Amino acid sequence: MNAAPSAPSIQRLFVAGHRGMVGDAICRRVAADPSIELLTAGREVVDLSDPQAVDQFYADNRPDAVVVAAAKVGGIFANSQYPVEFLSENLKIALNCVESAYRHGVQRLLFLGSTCIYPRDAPQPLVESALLSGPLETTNEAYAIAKIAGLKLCQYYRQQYGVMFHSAMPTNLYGPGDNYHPENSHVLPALLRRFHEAKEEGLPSVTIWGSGSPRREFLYVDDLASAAMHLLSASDPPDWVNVGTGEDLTILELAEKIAAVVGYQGQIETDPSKPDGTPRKVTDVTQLHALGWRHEVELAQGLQQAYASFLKENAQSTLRQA
Ligand SMILES: NC(=O)C1=CN([C@@H]2O[C@H](COP(=O)(O)OP(=O)(O)OC[C@H]3O[C@@H](n4cnc5c(N)ncnc54)[C@H](OP(=O)(O)O)[C@@H]3O)[C@@H](O)[C@H]2O)C=CC1
Ligand SMILES: C[C@H]1O[C@H](OP(=O)(O)OP(=O)(O)OC[C@H]2O[C@@H](n3cnc4c(=O)[nH]c(N)nc43)[C@H](O)[C@@H]2O)[C@@H](O)[C@@H](O)C1=O
Repeated sequence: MNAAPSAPSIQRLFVAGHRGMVGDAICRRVAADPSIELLTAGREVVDLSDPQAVDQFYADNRPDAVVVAAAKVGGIFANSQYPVEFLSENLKIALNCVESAYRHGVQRLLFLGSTCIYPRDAPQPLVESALLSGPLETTNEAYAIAKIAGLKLCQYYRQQYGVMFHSAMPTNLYGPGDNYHPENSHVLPALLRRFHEAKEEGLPSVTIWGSGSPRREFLYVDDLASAAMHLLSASDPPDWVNVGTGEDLTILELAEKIAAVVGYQGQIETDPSKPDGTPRKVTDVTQLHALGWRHEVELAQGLQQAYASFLKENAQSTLRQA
């Protein structure tokens, strides 16, 4: 498993969103391969929502491959609060990155979506063919619509113009460089921080949002980076493919594991006034495994590594402020 398939070689790879958790993990991985030249540009250099700026970047830098790992990203609260930005910014980023790639002769493009593209009540585990088979989960509908537009744009470019533009649908991710913001983050980094602070402050209990019963799947971000490079090398990848472990647990079970990793021994309480979101999200990874890739980092190990990263970033005061 995970040996790179025979594939067209990549020489100049543009990682859009290289300072994010995923983009940074991809850069760390690619840095070990001297045959690939990494191209990056922070938001202050190229605002990916600006079509002229993106086009100029492609014209000046001539990438032959692109990973679109830039997006407006957040957890259930941020997605519910800011649907305008989640739809509008993500549509613009997808459109600009993909259209300019075609205009400037990019050979290979991987667009990152998310498993929230699947209908809220789709049968579990989620198969790729469940796309557009039912209504979306309302808490992340805006984000999901932008991601569906992005993956469809790639599919249509491939179909109509014969370019190898395709997509990966990652499950919930975590790891170094995550967003630990108390409100805007995803559940795993939010709880790592909350349990850590509760331990430091000697608090008797920690409250998790919702009922604790929704089920989620978590993939360590370095595994996602490995899968992304694997897919970029595949000779005939599917238009979109799930990237996950195929294993899930309840949010309460996750909280208990995080408390153990952090060393917090107080009570865990739930707050049913907060939304649960999708009742269950676990990927069918049959297609991914058939492509020769499987995850390597199990949740127990990943949580230890993620907590170590959190402690380091916290000590260095590099935690994100938004
Ligand atoms: N995290 C997760 O659990 C999951 C993530 N994904 C997908 O993976 C990809 C990466 O996510 P992740 O790394 O977690 O997200 P992050 O928020 O960590 O990183 C996103 C990056 O995109 C950049 N960015 C956003 N908007 C712009 C813009 N207009 N111009 C330039 N850069 C921009 C951000 O820059 P800046 O630092 O300046 O804000 C940031 O570096 C996204 O497509 C996301 O949808 C999919 C499933 C789950
Ligand atoms: C990756 C995916 O992530 C988002 O979907 P989500 O999986 O629902 O996101 P989440 O990680 O924020 O929550 C997961 C579950 O966990 C519960 N929960 C408990 N306590 C906290 C808590 O403290 N913070 C958060 N955020 N959630 C909590 C929370 O109530 C929910 O039941 C999409 O919007 C979209 O961005 C997307 O694609």
